[in-house]
Amino acid sequence: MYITTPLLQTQHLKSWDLTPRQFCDLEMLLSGAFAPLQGFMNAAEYHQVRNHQHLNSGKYWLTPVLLDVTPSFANSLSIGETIALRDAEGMLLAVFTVEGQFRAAPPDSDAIDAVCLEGQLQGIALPKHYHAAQEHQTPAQVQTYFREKGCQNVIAVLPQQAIHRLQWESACSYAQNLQAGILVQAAIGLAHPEDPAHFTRLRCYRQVLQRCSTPVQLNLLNHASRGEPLQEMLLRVLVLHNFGVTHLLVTPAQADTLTPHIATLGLKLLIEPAPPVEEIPLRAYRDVELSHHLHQGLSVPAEFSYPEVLSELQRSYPPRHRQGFVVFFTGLSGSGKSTLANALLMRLMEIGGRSVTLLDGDVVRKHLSSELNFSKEHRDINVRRIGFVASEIAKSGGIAICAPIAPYTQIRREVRQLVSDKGGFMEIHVATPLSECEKRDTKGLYAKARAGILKGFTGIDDPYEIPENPEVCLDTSHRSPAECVNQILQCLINMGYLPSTIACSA
Ligand SMILES: Nc1ncnc2c1ncn2[C@@H]1O[C@H](COP(=O)(O)OS(=O)(=O)O)[C@@H](OP(=O)(O)O)[C@H]1O
Ligand SMILES: Nc1ncnc2c1ncn2[C@@H]1O[C@H](COP(=O)(O)OP(=O)(O)O)[C@@H](O)[C@H]1O
Repeated sequence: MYITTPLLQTQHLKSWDLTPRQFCDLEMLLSGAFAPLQGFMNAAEYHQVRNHQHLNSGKYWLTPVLLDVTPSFANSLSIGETIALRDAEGMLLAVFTVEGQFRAAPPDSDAIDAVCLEGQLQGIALPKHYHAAQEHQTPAQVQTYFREKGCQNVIAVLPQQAIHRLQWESACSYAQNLQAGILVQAAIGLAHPEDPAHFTRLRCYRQVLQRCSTPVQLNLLNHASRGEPLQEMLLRVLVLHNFGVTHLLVTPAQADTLTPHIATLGLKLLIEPAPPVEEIPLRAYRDVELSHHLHQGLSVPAEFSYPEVLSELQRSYPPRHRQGFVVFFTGLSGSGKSTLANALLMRLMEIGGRSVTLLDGDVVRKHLSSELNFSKEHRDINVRRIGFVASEIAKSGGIAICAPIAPYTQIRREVRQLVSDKGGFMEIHVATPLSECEKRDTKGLYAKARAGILKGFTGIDDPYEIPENPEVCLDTSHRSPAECVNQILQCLINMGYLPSTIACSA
């Protein structure tokens, strides 16, 4: 399926930048993982699969594999034209000669009649893997490995999260009885390249694999999961077959769902023993939840997982008082944001242990956002930038204190969402009334706004939308800054972001 078209000859071709799903599918097609499929489905194959669950060749198949494109790109093409298929960085991976177009429903899209291309696919290069390249083996490489090790059978283990001890021990014992090797295959297709959980899981798998004396391979599959769980599982089984797998280790519940289909799939099921009753709730935990369970000092039965796996989880998901977080002040000009942010900065520096960065509204406007004005559009850009920088700080385990006016709910919500994926988030509404802010008028701006010299001033002739659910709400009119900061510190302790041992009195 590969050709060696010199790059020069492809430079004049129109390019289609593959979507994340298509990027994964292309690797699955080119590597042989989706055999007998050799290219994206044409209309006839698509309808066969949709209506009769098999390919034109008669092979059982459930899931559409489509090259859907935008209508404008489709309109620009003519029959017989060759296009370049590229990854997100513009790397040429394949060329595709268009033979027709049809309407279909791609698996991960809302579109029910997207324009799809049919034609001939010719691979040029497999996608580059910047990490663990040796574990992205093709089906042929995996088959060769087990053949050379003299394995008559290959048992597949498909881990979702950390591999449980019971699961692994039953895989090893089945392997001994069947003279089998073990293939641990993890689908990582759409995992974000910076997803730390992905790397944690890999370290856990590698730890577990070392405990086995039978030939064993860890294989990272660039597969984009799709469809409902049964359909996805059946697709994974078809793929495993292409990797030379003869048996699949499943839970009793998975066995119940797969058994009616197994005759068509060509694999035998091996059933894990049911876990002891006390482990059932733990099994439902994702790694991060299990880790929090450990950090709270709750017991995990020794049978549940290996000590090195548990300590890896604890290391990767530190307790909250060692995670990064963002304190996001919002409020009118003169409400007290800068005063409180600076006082909090000092207290957190005093406590120590994490780096602390202050992103004050005025200061950010001098540096990061110097070209922006105070229109809604520019205020949103400004706050979004602050949120982005803060989220990066939290991701690296630091503390970011932000103190912009941030008058709009939608953008504050966006920042909360962005940060929450990476660390803690605390919104503080400095709810000092406008009358008090105006009385303070530390910079003389309210006077200018009232006099009409300064236009679009927040609270005077520009809106401030009251925060919906801030973690803390402070009216600074009748309280000292120290009192306010103590309340914030106490809230951080309650949320677990600071150890309860720190003193909260000024
Ligand atoms: N039109 C208008 N409206 C509000 N504020 C104004 C305006 N023009 C200048 N300033 C000064 O800019 C500071 C607010 O900047 P921010 O970056 O925090 O505002 S925003 O979040 O982008 O809305 C704000 O500082 P703080 O008083 O610290 O809030 C003001 O000093
Ligand atoms: N409890 C309090 N918290 C914060 N500021 C207070 C408090 N009580 C009085 N102030 C005064 O209010 C003013 C707030 O100004 P500032 O912190 O620059 O507000 P902002 O950053 O919201 O514009 C300062 O002069 C500060 O001394």
